[in-house]
Amino acid sequence: MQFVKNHLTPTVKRLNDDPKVAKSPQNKKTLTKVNNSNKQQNLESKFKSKMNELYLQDQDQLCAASLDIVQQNEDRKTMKAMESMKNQLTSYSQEREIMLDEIKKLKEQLNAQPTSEYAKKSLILEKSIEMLRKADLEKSEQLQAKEQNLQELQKQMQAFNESQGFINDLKNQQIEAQKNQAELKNQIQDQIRQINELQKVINEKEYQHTQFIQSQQQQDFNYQQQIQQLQSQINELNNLLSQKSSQISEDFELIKKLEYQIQDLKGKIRVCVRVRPTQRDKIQFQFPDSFNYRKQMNYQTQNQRGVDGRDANKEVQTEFDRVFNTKENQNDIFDEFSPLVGQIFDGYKTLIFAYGQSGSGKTYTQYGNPEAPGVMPRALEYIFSKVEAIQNQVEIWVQFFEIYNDKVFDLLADQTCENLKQSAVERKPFEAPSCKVQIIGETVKLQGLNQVRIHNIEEAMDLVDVSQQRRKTSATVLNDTSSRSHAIFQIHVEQIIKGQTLKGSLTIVDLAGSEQIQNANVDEKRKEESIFINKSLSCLSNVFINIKSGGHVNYRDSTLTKVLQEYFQGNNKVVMVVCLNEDAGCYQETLNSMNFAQRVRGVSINRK
Ligand SMILES: Nc1ncnc2c1ncn2[C@@H]1O[C@H](COP(=O)(O)OP(=O)(O)OP(=O)(O)O)[C@@H](O)[C@H]1O
Repeated sequence: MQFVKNHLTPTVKRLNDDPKVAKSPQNKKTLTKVNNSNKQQNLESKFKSKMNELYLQDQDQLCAASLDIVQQNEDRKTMKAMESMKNQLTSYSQEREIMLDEIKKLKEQLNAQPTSEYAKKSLILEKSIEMLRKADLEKSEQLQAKEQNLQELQKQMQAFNESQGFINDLKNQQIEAQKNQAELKNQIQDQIRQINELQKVINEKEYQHTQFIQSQQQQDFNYQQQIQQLQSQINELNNLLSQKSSQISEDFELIKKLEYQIQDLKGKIRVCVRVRPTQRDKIQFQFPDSFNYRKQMNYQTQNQRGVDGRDANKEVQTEFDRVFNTKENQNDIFDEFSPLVGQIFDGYKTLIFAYGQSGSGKTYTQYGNPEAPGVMPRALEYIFSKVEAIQNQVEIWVQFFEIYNDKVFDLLADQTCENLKQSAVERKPFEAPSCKVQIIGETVKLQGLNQVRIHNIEEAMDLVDVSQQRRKTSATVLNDTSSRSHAIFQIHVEQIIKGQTLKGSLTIVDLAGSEQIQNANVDEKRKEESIFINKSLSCLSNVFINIKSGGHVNYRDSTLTKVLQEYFQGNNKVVMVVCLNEDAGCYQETLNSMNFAQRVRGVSINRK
């Protein structure tokens, strides 16, 4: 452009300024050419200035647009800037096209007037145009480059927009997180408030607890003082108690001595009578309420001969060691005998017989039933209560056997305390094995007789069941009714005292029925049974009578007296309970029993 300016401008100026040149035809032609040349120069300068203007505008606007894009980062504005730039470029190209056309026309005009100078100038002009074109090409390349930059910028804008979306998401998340944080803050504040309230409650409780502990400590202190006072009182009482207990043990010893004296005074052989009640016609027994209360029993003979064979319808007075009337129960019976049971712990032996006709209450008295337990279960209970109370090592053993036709049969054969319960439910007939009676010097031994150790009252009661059951089942094997045999239950108490064994025992005998067999038609078996029963009961009464009278006592004539002889010796005690039936139908047998009772007691009957 500068080149065009430098070469064209002086020529045109010179031609216009010279008036001579302008007036001649040659000159006119020349002047026309000069005017054309000036026009061309004007156009060129116009073109040049326009190009510069556009170029500068273009540069400034591009920069401004870029800055605007970079600074504002707003898509819309960028797009607008780009739009206007494009528009400008388009208009610039259009203008350029127009200018090129004009230049082309000028060139054609110039070519139509060939002069050497003009040709030269035209050549120069062409070169200028060529340069212009080159510049134009460069310009368009620059524009292309800028366009590429612009596209690059657009891409960046797009990326930026995308990242803006991501940032917006992040911002939303941040807002959400801020919300959550605010909620959390609220929750935490709530919790802190609750914790504060709780802390208040805890403080209150702690205060109460402290108060409570203080009051407790005060109470404890008071209690301690009371305890100390009580302790000293207890000590005093203990001293008093030990004094009293030594006094009591002395008293106890005294009582025991007196008890023994009473028992001795009652006699080592006692005969008691028990009358069982009946709902039918009764023998008129009277039990006088007198000095001899519980010892006397009177009755009226009933148009029959009295027991001494004298007049009938007389009032007969009898006296025994104890009379149990029809109203006295099982408890009254055991109360009478319990001191004798207690003596077995001092090494004594006690023997309690029940004598009487069949149905007079022998078994009821000795064994009883679950509702009204008799002497045997009560004695076991009593013995075990004593075992618990004493410190000594104690063993309790039991034996149970029957004497039938003078032979001994073991009712506890094969029995142990372990199989007691099972035996109690057995219902099959039990065949008791016989045992041989062996006499070595003064001692009598029953060979093979089993002895069962029992440890507590439960086992003792199981044993009562077994013995009752076995006696019943055995009766069906040995004899028709149990009253045909003597049933003997023995309880042995063995104590270890200071290394010494102290043995005591209680024997409970349910004798065979004492009734006489009147009927001559009874079978041989019954007759034989009767002979053995009569013989053994007669031997027993002789033993009683001879002991009372101080005569010679023969135990060897019957197995019954043989096996029980040790009970009649020394300080041992023997009790005969004669059971009577007040039923008028049993009158004769009752008289016979009373006769037996009187004989063994050694007191004659008084008659009025
Ligand atoms: N004192 C009494 N009070 C109430 N009932 C009694 C009394 N004595 C006996 N009995 C009842 O009389 C019935 C016969 O008694 P028990 O079996 O004891 O007679 P027993 O003399 O043993 O006869 P047996 O010699 O035939 O065995 C039984 O039902 C028993 O319950």
